[in-house]
Amino acid sequence: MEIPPKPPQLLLSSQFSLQNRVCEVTLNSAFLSWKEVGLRQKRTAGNIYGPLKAAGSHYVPVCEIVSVQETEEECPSAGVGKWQKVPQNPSESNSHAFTVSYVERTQKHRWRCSEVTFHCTDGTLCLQWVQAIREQLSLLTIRPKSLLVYINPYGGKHHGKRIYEQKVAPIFSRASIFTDVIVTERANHARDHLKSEAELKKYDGVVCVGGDGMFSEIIHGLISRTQCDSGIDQNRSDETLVPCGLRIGIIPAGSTDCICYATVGSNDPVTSALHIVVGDSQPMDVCSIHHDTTFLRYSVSLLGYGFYGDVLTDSERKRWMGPARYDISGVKTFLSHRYYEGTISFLPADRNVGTPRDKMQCRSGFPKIKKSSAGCLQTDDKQVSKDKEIFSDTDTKGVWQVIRGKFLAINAACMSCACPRSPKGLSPSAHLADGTADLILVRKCSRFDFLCHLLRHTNKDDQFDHPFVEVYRVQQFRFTPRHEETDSELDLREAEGSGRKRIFSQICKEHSACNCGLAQSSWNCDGEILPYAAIQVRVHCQLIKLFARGIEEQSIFDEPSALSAI
Ligand SMILES: Nc1ncnc2c1ncn2[C@@H]1O[C@H](COP(=O)(O)OP(=O)(O)OP(=O)(O)O)[C@@H](O)[C@H]1O
Repeated sequence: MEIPPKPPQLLLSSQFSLQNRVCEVTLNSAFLSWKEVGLRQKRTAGNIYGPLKAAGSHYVPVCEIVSVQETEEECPSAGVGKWQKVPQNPSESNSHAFTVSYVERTQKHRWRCSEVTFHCTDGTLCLQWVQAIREQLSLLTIRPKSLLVYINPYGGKHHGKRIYEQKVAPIFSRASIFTDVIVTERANHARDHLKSEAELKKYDGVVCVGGDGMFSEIIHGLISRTQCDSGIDQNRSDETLVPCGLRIGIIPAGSTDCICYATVGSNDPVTSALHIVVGDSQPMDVCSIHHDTTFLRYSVSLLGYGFYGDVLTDSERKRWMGPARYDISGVKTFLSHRYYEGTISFLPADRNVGTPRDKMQCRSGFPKIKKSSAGCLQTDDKQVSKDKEIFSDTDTKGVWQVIRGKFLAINAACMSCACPRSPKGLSPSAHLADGTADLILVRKCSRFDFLCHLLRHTNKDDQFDHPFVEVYRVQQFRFTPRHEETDSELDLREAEGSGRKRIFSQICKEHSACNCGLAQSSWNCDGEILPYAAIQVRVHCQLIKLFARGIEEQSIFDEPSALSAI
């Protein structure tokens, strides 16, 4: 039998004045709440504040209080050169007050830092409240106290420094968070500093002010440092990597801020700063990419060969055009309609983690999957037997599958890859932290069909519902472009086809102009080009953690009554 949770313990309850109205303010271990009880002007004998009124109630979870401080009240007679009405009785002046800063939800998953100031005539009572709230906040040990901040001053529209100073630093300071700030001086400055110099023990987290490229630098620095400190060789693709201890916060200040959008639900610096302050924690999977025994890169969002690789390669040549280059390169690549031959082999994920087409979107706290100390995944979902092992990071017992063919695009999405342009993303049901990636294979098809598929990234239709698109949820995969296939692979392939094809492919090894299996694309790895086409990819479950909570269900903040009911 389940024991019902204990009701939160009532800590304080007093009446204060709020904007000239009287409020009953209550603090328990879960909520600070206030409710208007009457108007000061309607005071009647025997009942200080007159008849009670059921007015709007406000509930702020204690874990969403940013700070509390005593507020200096201006002396009413301190105005210069103006007549001031001096109160007859000094106790009437409500000269004591304290202000609570807290998280308020606005539209589109945005948070803002709101304030409420409670006034009263009793200084000791105010102090008692301030101390009681501070005491509750001090119990929230998940909140960071000390952060290492890296700012890319050249990300996006070059506003990173200003965004941090004007919007973020004041919130950190209000929450009494200590910060060391480094404004980067070159590309890879943050990565190299994290890898070797940074005194990580001093901090509770790392903050990245920039775009996805800057975030990639930060994770490369932090993951490499963690593996190095643990004696793990990153060049070995079969190593089980050690999860990073420090959480990472993203303050969006780039031209592409997809990771922030997919983990917080908006690209708003204040929202991100507040998620850091309240100490949110969102685990995230990371893919390691190797070419034979050489480690290449880590990826957290999109790995794309073919279409997305070609768009990036072309857009890099057009950097001078600014963000418009992505559209121009996109159209150019679409019109060129190149396809690539190769072999994909993959280790499918366990069926318990769902499928790419199950329409189970990754939302805050869902799926409730956690990593056990043994390194395997567990779920809290009652539909799956308790503590049932889903699969382990090191599990390679599954059966590898092999697919050969001609592809316009091969994409692997470690998360939905939702962004403002594609609100549902490349793989709308991909999860942030389930130890899998969605492998999407777009086979050679007509331009029109491919256009239909691409357009579905921007609307609500199922982009996988085409005969030329296949999608698999995988733990690992390998890709070998046609021309790099070993003799045994070629023999296998040609055993399936005609002998004539083999001769043809040998001739074409020297023939770069035709598109007969030799054309080679590049992998776009979170916006960076990989130097090899033949790669092995492995998903490392929950290797990093962000100061985020995933995208909240809209209803949480659309219906304040839901909160009041708690
Ligand atoms: N001080 C610096 N000078 C030049 N480049 C830097 C500096 N600091 C970081 N970088 C590099 O700038 C690149 C882009 O940064 P960021 O992701 O913040 O902005 P962005 O505008 O979103 O980038 P992108 O052009 O990739 O869309 C990163 O790959 C990072 O390595």
